[in-house]
Amino acid sequence: MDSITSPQPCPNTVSVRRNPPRRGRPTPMKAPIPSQLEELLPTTISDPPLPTVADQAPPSESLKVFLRIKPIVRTITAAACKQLGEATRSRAKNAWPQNPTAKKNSTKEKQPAKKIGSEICISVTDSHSVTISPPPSLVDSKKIKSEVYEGFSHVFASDSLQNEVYEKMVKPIVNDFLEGRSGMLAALGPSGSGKTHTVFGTPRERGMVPLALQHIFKQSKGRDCKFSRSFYLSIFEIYSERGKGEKICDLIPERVDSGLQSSSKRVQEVMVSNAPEAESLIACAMLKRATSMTNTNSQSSRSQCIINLHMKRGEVSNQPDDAVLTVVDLAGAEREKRTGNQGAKLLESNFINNTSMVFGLCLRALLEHQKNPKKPLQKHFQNSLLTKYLREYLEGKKRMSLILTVKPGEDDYLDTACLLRQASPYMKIKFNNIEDPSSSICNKRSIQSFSRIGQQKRMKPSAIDAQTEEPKTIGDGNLLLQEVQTNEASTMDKPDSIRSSSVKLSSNESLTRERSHIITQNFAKAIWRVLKQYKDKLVVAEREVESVGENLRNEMGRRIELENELEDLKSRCTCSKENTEQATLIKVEEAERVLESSPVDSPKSTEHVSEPICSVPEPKPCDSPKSAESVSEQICFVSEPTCNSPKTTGSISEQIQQDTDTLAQTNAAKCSPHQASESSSSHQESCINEAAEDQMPGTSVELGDEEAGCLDLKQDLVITQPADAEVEDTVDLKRNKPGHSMAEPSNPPQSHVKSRLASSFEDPKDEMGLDRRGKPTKPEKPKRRLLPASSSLLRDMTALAIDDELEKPKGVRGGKKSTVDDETKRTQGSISLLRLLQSNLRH
Ligand SMILES: Nc1ncnc2c1ncn2[C@@H]1O[C@H](COP(=O)(O)OP(=O)(O)OP(=O)(O)O)[C@@H](O)[C@H]1O
Repeated sequence: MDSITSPQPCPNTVSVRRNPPRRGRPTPMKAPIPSQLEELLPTTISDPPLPTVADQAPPSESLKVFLRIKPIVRTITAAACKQLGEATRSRAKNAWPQNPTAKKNSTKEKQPAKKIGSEICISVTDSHSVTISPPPSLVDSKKIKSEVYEGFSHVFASDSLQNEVYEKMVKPIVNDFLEGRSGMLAALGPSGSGKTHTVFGTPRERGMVPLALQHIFKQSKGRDCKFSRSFYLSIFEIYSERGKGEKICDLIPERVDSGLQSSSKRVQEVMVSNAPEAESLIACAMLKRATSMTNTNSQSSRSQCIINLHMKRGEVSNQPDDAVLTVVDLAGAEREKRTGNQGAKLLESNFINNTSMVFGLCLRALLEHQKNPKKPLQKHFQNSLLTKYLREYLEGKKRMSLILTVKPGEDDYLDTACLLRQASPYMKIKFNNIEDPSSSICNKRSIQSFSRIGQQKRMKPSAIDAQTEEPKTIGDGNLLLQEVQTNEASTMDKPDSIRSSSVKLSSNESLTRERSHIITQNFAKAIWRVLKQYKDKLVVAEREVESVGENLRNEMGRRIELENELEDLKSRCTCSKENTEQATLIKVEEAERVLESSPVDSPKSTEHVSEPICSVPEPKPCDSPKSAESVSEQICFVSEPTCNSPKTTGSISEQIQQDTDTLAQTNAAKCSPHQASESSSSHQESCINEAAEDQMPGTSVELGDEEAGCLDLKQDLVITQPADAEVEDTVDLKRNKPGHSMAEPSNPPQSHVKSRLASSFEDPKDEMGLDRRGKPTKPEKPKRRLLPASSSLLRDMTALAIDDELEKPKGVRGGKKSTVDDETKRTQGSISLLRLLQSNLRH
């Protein structure tokens, strides 16, 4: 036994300490001893021995990690057989509960016979540390060095017994459980390393569960009925059939007495009252557990087995209730090369390895989160059904202990080293938020309810399928499992509102949610106010746009009206111009015809009736014949034919008519009819010439001839008989007598008038820049416009100077003798009229 339990370290290896040993703080200075006590005490007080690393107990609030080394099977010699005897044979696989199939394979376990010493890869340094040494082959090839792992709660050597393990590892957990604190023990390790052996043991070497049951019922036996407690046992496994999802299987036989089980639960939770009864149930459950033979283990577990012992206290008791002791026997990690699994077994191996990996990831995430609280806790527990079930433990909210089982063989170096590297950091995990036993129930409920949300959202379909495929009852002892299954069912059956209403959040969570809700509400209100302000501004802007549009429409209407007025004015101007020109031409022609037809010596030819139409300066009342003459010579210019006033023009024309008649009678008495006729003709010519010169475009010029009766009284231009016949006029008139021998035509005044009119009146073609043939002509100088009567009078008044010059003696005017033509020009109507005016002024 000694040679087995204390293997010699491998030679030629270098030890590397991964976890340096914890040293106790130096003892502070000794306090002075009172003088009275010095006599009682020895003079020299030796310092208390420093606690060794082995004696140092790890912090109670840290995760307890134990290490157990499986005894190695060595060559059994005859001497050894004697020493080992029955004890060696009792370490066969599945010693407890006895598995008939294991007996067949037990002989195989004893067959390997190898050397001891060089084939051992792990050695116990002390009760809290071990040293692993690689095999020589790996040292030579990969230069791997020995490693020391420290800090274990306890290291159980290969010769350790089950009772020893229980006392140091499980008993503290059981004591806490009996005090109402839940706890868990999980066994980790490679396949065939002794997990199942440690947890369940054999009839001879009872494992942790039988020992715990024995301890629990022993403690509860002597209690008063007032403080009586009841225990409920449940066993189930999580497995994967051919790697297709995870399933939960209740391992409690269905034939159990119904009086002891809760029929309402899917996973049976059987009440147990004593240890043998509980052990019997466990033995039956182990027979039901999925196992298989591999190259590493004749009866390898293919599932994760969970055993729950739920303690319920009596109603009378005020002690905390509902503590749960959980023991987990994980399926061991496997290497394909070593197990030789293929097909369905290989798929099972993958599931097992995956679960072990997730379990380790959860613990590593918890450690990292505790090292750096700012780093959020990774939720690896969602990746497997086992970790979901053990979530509270994996998040550090409940106490748990780990038992690592390793094989010391040389061939197991890789598995052992891998496990130690992976699990040694777990020792640093702290349980900071352990719930108080008195409040364990409400906290557990709230946590379970809170975890329900994440489980509902993140539950794998495979897990849900597993539950639906295998409906089983869950006992009160399997609260977490019950939550998982009920949540899956509620996810499928209940709507979200019902599910959410059933969730009870913890106080912190509810406060956080309430705060976020208030913030969101205030933010929504602020956005609503901003949108409302924008809406008001939009309404105002729309109103402004409407008013501007209305103003624009009004302006457009006014513009259209103004354009219409402008077009009307243009059309009027054009029509009046054309009409005036046409009327002028017609009346000129008529005047010519009158001149041609009327006798020259007609005494009435001198009687010209003028009827100013508009803007006619009022003639002064004539008291004398001379004044009447001056009036009779007035020339009326009409600038705007449209401004006719019949009444005014009528009265004025009548007055002028009277004056003209009077003047004609006077002239008739003075002059002969012939002279008068000539004078009239010449005066007509002069007037026409004058009018033609002063005519404005669009003004009409008409000749008045009362005797002819063809002249309109309402004419624009009135030519009257000059009151005084001058000598020059007479001469001119004599020249124009019919039948008078002259070079000019017999009726020069007419032709002259005609020519002058033709030249003075604008031809429409000329206006358009065309000649009579329709060809474009050269631009001519603008015509003189016909000025109004006032303007003509002023001009005449200014012409008085000319008359003065005319009155001057001929010699004074430069000695030039004017020709007959010049005299004819000077005898134009304007000159004679001005002379009359001048004479009137002199009088
Ligand atoms: N400490 C021990 N003393 C004597 N025998 C042991 C010890 N540990 C394990 N064994 C024996 O080793 C064999 C394998 O052990 P066990 O089945 O417990 O390994 P395991 O880790 O559960 O493997 P798996 O994960 O494949 O189920 C068993 O026959 C068992 O009796």
